[in-house]
Amino acid sequence: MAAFEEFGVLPEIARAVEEMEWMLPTDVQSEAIPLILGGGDVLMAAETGSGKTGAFCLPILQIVWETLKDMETGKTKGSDADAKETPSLWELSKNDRTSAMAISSDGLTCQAREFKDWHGVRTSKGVCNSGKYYYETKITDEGLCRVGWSTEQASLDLGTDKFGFGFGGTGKKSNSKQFDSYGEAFGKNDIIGCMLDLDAGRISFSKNGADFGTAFQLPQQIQRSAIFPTICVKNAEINCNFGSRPMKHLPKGYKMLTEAEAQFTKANGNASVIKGPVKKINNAPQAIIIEPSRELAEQTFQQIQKFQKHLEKPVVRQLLVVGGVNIKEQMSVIDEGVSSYLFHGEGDIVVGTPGRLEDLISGGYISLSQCRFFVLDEADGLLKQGLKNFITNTHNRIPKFTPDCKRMQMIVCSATLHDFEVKKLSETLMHFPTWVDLKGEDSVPETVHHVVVKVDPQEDLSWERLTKHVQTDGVHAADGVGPGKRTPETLSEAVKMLKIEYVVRAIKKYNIDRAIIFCRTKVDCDNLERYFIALGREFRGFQFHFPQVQGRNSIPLSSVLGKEGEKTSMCYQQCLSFLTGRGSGSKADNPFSCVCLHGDRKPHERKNNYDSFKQGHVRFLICTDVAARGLDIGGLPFMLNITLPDDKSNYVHRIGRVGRADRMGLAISFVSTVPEKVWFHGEWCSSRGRNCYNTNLTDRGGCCVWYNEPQYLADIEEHLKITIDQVGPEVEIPKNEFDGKVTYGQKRVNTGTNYKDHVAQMVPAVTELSKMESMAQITYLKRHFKVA
Ligand SMILES: Nc1ncnc2c1ncn2[C@@H]1O[C@H](COP(=O)(O)OP(=O)(O)OP(=O)(O)O)[C@@H](O)[C@H]1O
Repeated sequence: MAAFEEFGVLPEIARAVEEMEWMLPTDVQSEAIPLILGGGDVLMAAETGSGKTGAFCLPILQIVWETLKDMETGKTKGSDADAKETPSLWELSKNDRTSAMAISSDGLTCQAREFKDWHGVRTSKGVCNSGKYYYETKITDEGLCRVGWSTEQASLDLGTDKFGFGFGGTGKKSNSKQFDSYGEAFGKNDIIGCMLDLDAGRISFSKNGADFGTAFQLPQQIQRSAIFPTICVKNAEINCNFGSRPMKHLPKGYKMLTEAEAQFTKANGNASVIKGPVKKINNAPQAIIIEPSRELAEQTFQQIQKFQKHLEKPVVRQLLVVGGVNIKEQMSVIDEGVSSYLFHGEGDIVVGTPGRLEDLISGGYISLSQCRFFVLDEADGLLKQGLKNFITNTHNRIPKFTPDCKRMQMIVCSATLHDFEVKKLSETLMHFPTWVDLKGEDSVPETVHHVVVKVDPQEDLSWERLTKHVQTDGVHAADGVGPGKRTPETLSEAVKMLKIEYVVRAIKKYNIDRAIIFCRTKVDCDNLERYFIALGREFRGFQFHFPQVQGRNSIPLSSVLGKEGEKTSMCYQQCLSFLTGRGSGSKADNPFSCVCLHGDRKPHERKNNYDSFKQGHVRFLICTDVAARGLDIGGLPFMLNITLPDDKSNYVHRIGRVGRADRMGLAISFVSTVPEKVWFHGEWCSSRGRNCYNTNLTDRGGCCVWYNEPQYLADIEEHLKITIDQVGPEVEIPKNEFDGKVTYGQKRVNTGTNYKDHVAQMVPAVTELSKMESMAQITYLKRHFKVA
């Protein structure tokens, strides 16, 4: 049996996983997969590269496939069909309820976790014509609630129209939106009795056995209708007893509802919306997975495709919904119900980015009526993008129970989930979620070696002698900065030049031939890309002309080649090969080959650039934080941070692009010792940075701020509760347990998720356990059977 099967994964999926050389589930997978298969809501907090994508995609694919299979064979029954099979049951209806009202499987407990709105539910049967009936409710939670009776026409916000009669926790009775004092207030642990006397046309309530007398005299017209127990709550939970358990305070002369004779009961018409087997709706996916970037959405989409390789019919259709792809094409796919057209047809599993998803949902092209998985990957990142309303609205639109009575499951994950906003969101939207939290706090994987290089333009004055350097962001264009000066603006400009010098130095020193480089802004990315292209051209013997570099227009070869002593370096050898006419500018022969990835690049360019880096055609991917989260570039050895991210959790994500799946990685951050004045285009900037030259500070109506990097570094260290190793301008990485013993980009010897290794590692412990077991048995036998 494949290791994944032991965690409940279908053999067909486990086989696909094994073919991907996943021999054992990672820790987060072994905890989360059974929980999701078991029907729970899960919050998954685990380090970067620990396999969270598989942890949610595997069980979701499995359940979706099983559900589709049941639908095909007609096994999936709607809730009314179930109710009809058990007509004797008195329970809260799973159909006649509002979206956020959750009902327990026995139909006796209801709960809604919304703070703002009331959510209600009626029973699946009611009483009519004659008799005196009673049911009890126990308030099991803090929060607001109203209990009582209503007809089928009544709003589930009990007591707000003429068909509903409620008694609320604040000690008010309500009907037709009229709230009058009645009885007394009640709350957690109180038992509220609800009496309906159809013979006298009267409703009354009791608290812990004390009868408050008539609350409502029913109008004739209501008295002739069937009347149903009805509950409505706001962030509260209530347990009901219709008579399946002994009553605590059954009043004299009243019957428990379970004793109502068949001729005086009536099925709830609202609960019979779905009859017979549940049918598949073409544009109603079973799962919605929201990703923060198009690249990550595509990656998750591709991973699910691999997992379903051996799944036979029914085909689980996936839909990738990202911006930049022609929306008309995407809509026609969803409408037509064609499979194996673009992206395998309309989706049973939809993976997408928020903007396009919202367009398709609100346009009615995607229906949420059969959705049973709502997944927020990189949830804290989504919230930081300001998507709280989109998330809450989408969640509210999904029925909390599927037509076949399965509870909608919500899964939330990230390497940095310990965030107040995430906790708040989970409390509001999730149903008793389980935390799969391996470390209890945000942390960096052991496979990531990360250091900081301090860049100090007051100590290192080499910037004054640089004749050629990277084009900087132009913030100081009017500040009169230059060699010999020590103004904050000059030092700021100096540090921007020095950082790039240090980056080139690090690349040469460690023969870095594959790295992701993070810049703070799109302008910084473009400038670095241009500089690297220039360096590459110099290697090939071209002179490159910068368009606007303060009158300087070429880069001397020596600034890239280094000194005599470095002639044996890879860069030098490669440079020679260019100069002798070999080489085409690809990764193999251009030590600075690079591509750029940021929000201003066109979707197809983003895709091509990312693919060409992933496939190893170029050495460097220069990007903004758009690529910080989730991207999985197999065996990436190095990551360079030109500037620390504004958001401290993105440090964890950026450096987490290396050291994934048990491979080692080195992350180097270049941190300025002096304040850097940088662009900061907020909502106030009409062009959001495009052709903006307003270099005033933000508090003076401009688009610049002074960036205090030492403070950002301190914040990151405090957040992670660590001190990050610091190195000097020579970028001499300290020799620690990693250095010399590992190769960045490779697995450490004798570690990793290797099944054979794992068995070998377990042998001594299992042998020891077996010995102890044998001793325990012998001791037991000796004691009880007097054996020799
Ligand atoms: N059980 C496994 N055995 C071996 N490799 C695995 C296993 N599970 C996942 N991987 C590999 O580990 C790498 C990281 O996985 P994944 O992208 O899911 O990480 P993550 O936890 O989502 O990271 P991040 O927080 O950066 O998004 C991938 O290359 C994946 O193929």
